[in-house]
Amino acid sequence: MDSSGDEVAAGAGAGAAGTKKKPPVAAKGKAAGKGKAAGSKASASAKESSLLKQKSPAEFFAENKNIAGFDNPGKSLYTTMRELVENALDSAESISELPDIEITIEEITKSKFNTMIGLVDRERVDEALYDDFESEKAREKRLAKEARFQETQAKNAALGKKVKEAPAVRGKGRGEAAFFKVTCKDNGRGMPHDDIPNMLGRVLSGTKYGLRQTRGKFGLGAKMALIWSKMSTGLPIEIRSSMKGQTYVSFCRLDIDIHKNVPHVHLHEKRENKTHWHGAEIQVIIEGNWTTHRSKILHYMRQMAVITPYAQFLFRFLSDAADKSLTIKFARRTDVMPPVPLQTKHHPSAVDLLLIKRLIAETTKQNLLQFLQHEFVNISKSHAERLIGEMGPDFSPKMTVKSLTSQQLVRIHQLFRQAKFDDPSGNCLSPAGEYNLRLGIIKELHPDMVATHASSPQVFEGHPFIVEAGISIGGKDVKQGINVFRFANRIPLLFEQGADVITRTAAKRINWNSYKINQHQDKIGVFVSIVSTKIPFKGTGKEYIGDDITEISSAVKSALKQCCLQLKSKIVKKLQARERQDRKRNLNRYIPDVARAIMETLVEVADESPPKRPRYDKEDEELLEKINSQEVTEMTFKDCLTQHVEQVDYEMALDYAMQSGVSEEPREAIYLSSLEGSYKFVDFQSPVFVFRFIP
Ligand SMILES: Nc1ncnc2c1ncn2[C@@H]1O[C@H](COP(=O)(O)OP(=O)(O)OP(=O)(O)O)[C@@H](O)[C@H]1O
Repeated sequence: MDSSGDEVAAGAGAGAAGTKKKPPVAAKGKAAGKGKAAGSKASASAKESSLLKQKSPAEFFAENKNIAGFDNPGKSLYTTMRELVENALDSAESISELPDIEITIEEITKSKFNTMIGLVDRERVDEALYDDFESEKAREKRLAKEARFQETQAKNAALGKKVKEAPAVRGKGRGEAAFFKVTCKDNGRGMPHDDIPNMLGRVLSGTKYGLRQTRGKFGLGAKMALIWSKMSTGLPIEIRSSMKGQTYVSFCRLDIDIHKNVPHVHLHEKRENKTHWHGAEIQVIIEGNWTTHRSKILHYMRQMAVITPYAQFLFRFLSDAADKSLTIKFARRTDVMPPVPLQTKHHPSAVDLLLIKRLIAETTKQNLLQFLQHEFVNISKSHAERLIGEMGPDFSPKMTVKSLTSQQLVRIHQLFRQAKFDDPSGNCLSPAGEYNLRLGIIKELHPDMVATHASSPQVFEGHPFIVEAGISIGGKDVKQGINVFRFANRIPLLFEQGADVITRTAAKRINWNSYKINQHQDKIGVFVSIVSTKIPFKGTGKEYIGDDITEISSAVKSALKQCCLQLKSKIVKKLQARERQDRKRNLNRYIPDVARAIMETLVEVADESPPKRPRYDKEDEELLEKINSQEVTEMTFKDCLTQHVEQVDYEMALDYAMQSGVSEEPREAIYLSSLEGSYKFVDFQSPVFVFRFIP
């Protein structure tokens, strides 16, 4: 394509020069020759820039891999791992199997990698050719600098001053590439033998395009891992897969023809399935950077375990350097999975003209009435009849839906936009559940207090969504201030935190002070999980949800406020209890001094003979006698005062309980969630706990 482009451009350039006026003879020569060459170059480049070219989706994403989360080798390692894990979870959940997932990242040294691709290692011959080459002069300069640094450090040490750490010697150059074999094995649905090449070797192909809550959506993730492997190592991807009850395991080794966006299959065969295994195992060898993205990868795994406590993960990092290797098992903490999300239909308010045309082309329904009634949610038969009546005399319930003209489609579309429809119910969604969220928060942060809240289903652009939130206070390893944990369709989101609707809402739209929470000093954990048939991610990398959808931001705010309200009443009670304790402690502290002072005064009065003042009454007389006879001592006063402080504390506590309403404290509202649907458990919910009863 490029060479033919050049030819066209060159021809056109020559032609253009030919039409120009001849330059004067004197001006002929070098300058004229140069001008002519520059002119034809400019014209060739103008022609080339207006040349029509096409790109395949695979080429587009290869050139713009950052929009899919493949910004650099480290991030690509992270994204590859997460795309495979999310596919594995989607797959196991789709057949209601408790997910059991093994992820292995194996570091491959350069020489191992070279052996793998049959490339013989070669020593450097011409050192100066390399980017990290250091000339003799530069080396001397560096060594002198290092010596000076050490001298200063020695002096500082002798003077007892703080000794700085030696600055890391950063080699010049881009450094060696590091390679990793990433393998993810699951116990999910597996893939049909014949579909494997297209599922994993054709960009924008997948089984998750429908209206259903899934982690995957774009039909891109696994293919991006393959494109990155093709770009960085040139190695193909390997897939093993078997579906339930299948007697064989499909094995497929393939790469992708980037220009045509088609799979290029190296080997595709059926192998024996001795263990009756079902699931998929995908292996890809890519360039990566473990050092820079280790903590993000481990964070991701930890948070995935939090939001998916019914899954078991075995994560392994293998390296030739034994101290770098690690194995972490995230054990399953509950056997109860949220219900499988259901496929739903489009909401009439959320369809565009193109979609209406597509639905008509795909529908099996014959007439307009059936089409409206069956291809959309929230249109009953009578509602459909009323809508058809409203469309005008050109429309009738019995008219063949496939015969609708373009104008008639526009009419339907206009009516859909203006008419009132009930909101979608959200029954098709599968939120993590307050129980799971609470379990996760407690496991992750070990907080002093926690509150959770689940919103009722809400809607944006015709898509139902549910927000679940949890706020914790205190805990170990939690830093002061707001610590945000974000989840969308049960995927942890770790990048682009600042622009995300959850972070922004927590930081800017909650008046923490009014709930007795100190935004800067308290250790606050903010957990928000959003599920929907469509998560409006910014970018195909699924890294954050923008702050521009009012319905979502106000639902997040309201869920967080509900949690704050629960926490406030707990915090107030805690503060009052602490105040009471402080008061009691203070009073008790003065008891010895007060007892001594009373005793001394009374001893003095008792010693007086004859008394200066007449004694008040018999009681006083008796007391003084008891003082004299040591029947009443300093100890007696101490005991009496201590008893009194106890009594007052008890009465005040009772008083407080009466004032704040006894009903508020020990009684908490508990209610049962609906028994409808396929739930195999019952959640008892209260503002302070969720108790799951599994019959
Ligand atoms: N582990 C797996 N088990 C079963 N099927 C899988 C597995 N991994 C991928 N697939 C199939 O391959 C398809 C393509 O996967 P890919 O990761 O490219 O896209 P996706 O998951 O559909 O969407 P997204 O790009 O948003 O992640 C999936 O839709 C699924 O049908």
